[in-house]
Amino acid sequence: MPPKLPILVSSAAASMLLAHYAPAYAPGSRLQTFFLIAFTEFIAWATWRVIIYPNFISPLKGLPEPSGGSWWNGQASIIMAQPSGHPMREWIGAIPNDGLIRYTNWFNSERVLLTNPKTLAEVLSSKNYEFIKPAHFLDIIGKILGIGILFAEGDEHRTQRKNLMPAFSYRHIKDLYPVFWSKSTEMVERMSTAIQEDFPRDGSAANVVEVSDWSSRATLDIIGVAGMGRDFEALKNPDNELSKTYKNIFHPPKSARYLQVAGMFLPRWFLKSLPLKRNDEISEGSALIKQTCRDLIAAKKIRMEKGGADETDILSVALKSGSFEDENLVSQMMTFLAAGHETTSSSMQWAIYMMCRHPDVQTRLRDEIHSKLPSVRDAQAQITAADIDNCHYLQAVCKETLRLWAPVALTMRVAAQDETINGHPIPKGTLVVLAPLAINCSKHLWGDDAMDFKPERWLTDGVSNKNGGAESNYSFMTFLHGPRSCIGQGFANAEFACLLAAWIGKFETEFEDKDYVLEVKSGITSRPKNGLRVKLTEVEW
Ligand code: HEM
Repeated sequence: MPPKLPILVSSAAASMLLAHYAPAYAPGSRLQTFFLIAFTEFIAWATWRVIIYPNFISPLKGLPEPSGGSWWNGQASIIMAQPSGHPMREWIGAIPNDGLIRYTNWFNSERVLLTNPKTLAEVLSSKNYEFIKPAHFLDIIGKILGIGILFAEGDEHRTQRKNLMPAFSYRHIKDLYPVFWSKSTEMVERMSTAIQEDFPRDGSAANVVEVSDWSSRATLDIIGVAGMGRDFEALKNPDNELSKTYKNIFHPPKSARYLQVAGMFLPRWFLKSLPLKRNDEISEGSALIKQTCRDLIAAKKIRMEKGGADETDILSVALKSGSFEDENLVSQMMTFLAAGHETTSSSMQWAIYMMCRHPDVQTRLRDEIHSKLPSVRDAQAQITAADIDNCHYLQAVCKETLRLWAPVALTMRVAAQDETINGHPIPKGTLVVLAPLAINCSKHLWGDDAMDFKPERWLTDGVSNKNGGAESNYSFMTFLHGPRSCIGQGFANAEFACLLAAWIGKFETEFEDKDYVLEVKSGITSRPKNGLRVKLTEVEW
C-alpha cells in the first residue's frame, strides 16, 4: 500500500510553499499543483517499490527463485492461472534451494516459500508467534470464520488454545466415534434412498450423486452434533439454509479471487463498500452464521443451567472453562463450524476421486471394511474408536489422500518484526508462504514416487505407521505442526475415516463420465472444479 498520509501531507505542503514563495514555478492552480506533486510522489514510490527495491535492494534478493515471470508482476500470472499451491509444488521440485525460495507476485511484492522441514519447523515451532497471520486474511475470511482462535496471536492465542484443548483430547474424541459413525450411516442410507427415488424413467444418469453435496451436509451435521450439541439436519433437508450459505461462500466465482488480490492493495473499507454481489453474499452469510451461533450458545446455557452439565461437545467445554465472553464464544463457534466442516468435506471429495481412479484400492478397502466393521444397515451396531483405528488400510487410504490433496493447499504468515529464517534475514512485513500441497508432494522428502497414490507407504507389516516413510513429520503438512497446528486434527481423521468407510462399504463407486478430466478449484479449501459426479452401485454388506 502506498504511504497515503505522507504523500498527501508533503504534496499539500509543497504546493502551498510553491504558491507562496515561487508562484512562477507552479504548474497551475494550487489544487492542480497539489495533484501533480502527489502523482509524481506516487510514481516515485511505485518505481521504488516495484522495480528498485525488489530487484536491487531487498535482502531477499540472493535467495533462489523461479525463472521467467513478468518484470513488474513477477509470477502473478502463473499463480492466478494454476490452482493454489501447484506452482509452488513445481518450484520445490525444480529449484535447488536450502529451505527458502523467493518469488514475487502482484507488483513484484515479495514472498518467501518454505521448502524443507528445517525452515518449516523454525517458523511454525520455535518462532511461531514471531510469524503471525497476515491482516488481509482476517479481512477476507474473518467475517465467515470468526475472529476466534484461528486469528488470535501471542498470549491470547495460547490461553484460548489451552481452554479449548480438552475438547480435542483423544480421550474425548474417542467418545465421538459413535456420532461420526451414526452420521456416516445416515448419509449413505439417505443416498441410497435418494438414488432410488431419483431413478429417471429413461434410465439416463441413474444412481449418480454429486459427492460434495452429500459430504458437505454430512460434515455440517457432524460438527453441529459433536461441536455444539445441535443436529442441523442438513442431511435430512437438502435445502438447509446454513448448508446453502456455506456452499455459496466456499465455492466463490473467479471474480472473488480478484477481489481477494485487490484486498492486498486497496483499502478494505473501499472494497467492502462496492455494490458487488459477493459483498452482499458475505454480509448476509456472516449474519446468518453469527445468529445461528448466538442461538446455539443461548440454548446451551439454558440446558446447562437446567443441569445438563455433562455434555462434552466443544461448546460445552468452552462454556465450562468460563474463560470466554459471549461474543468471543460466538467467534469461536463460527471458526469451528466453518473450519470443521468444509475441510473434511473436501477430503471426502478427494478420497472418492482417488477411489474412482484406483478401483483396485477401492476393492481392497471394501474387503477390509466388510471384514472388520458392522454393516451400515445394522442400526443396533455399536462402533468404537478401536474398531476404526484397527482398519489399517482405511487409515492408510485416508492419510495418503490427505497427503496428495491437502485441502488447505496454501497458507501464509507475515514477519511481525525483522527476523531470520535459517540465518537468512527476513525483513519485517515479509509474507512467508506455507504450501502443504507442495511439501506433501516433494520428491526430496518422499522419494521419486511422491506424486503416486500409494496407501501402502503408511503401512509397516500391515499396521499403520506414523510418517509414511518420510524422515520428518514436517514432510506431512496437511494440518501444519507446532502450537498453531490444526486443533481439530484428531476429530477430522476420525470423522473422515468413518465417512469413507460407510461410503465405500456400501457403494461401488465410479466416475459418471468415464473420461472425466480433473480440474482443481481453489478457494479456502481446494476440491474438484464443478463438483464430482459419481455413479453408485450398492453392494451386499
Ligand atoms: C481434513 C480436515 C482438516 C484440515 C485439512 C485442516 C487443516 C487446518 C490447517 C492447515 C490449519 C492451520 C491454518 C493456518 O494456521 O494457517 C488449521 C487450523 C485450525 N483448524 Fe483445522 N483442518 C481440518 C479439520 C478441522 C476440524 C474438524 C476442526 C474442528 C472441529 C478444525 C479446527 C481448526 C482450528 C480451530 C484451527 C486454528 C488452530 C489454531 O490457530 O490454534 N479443523 N486446520
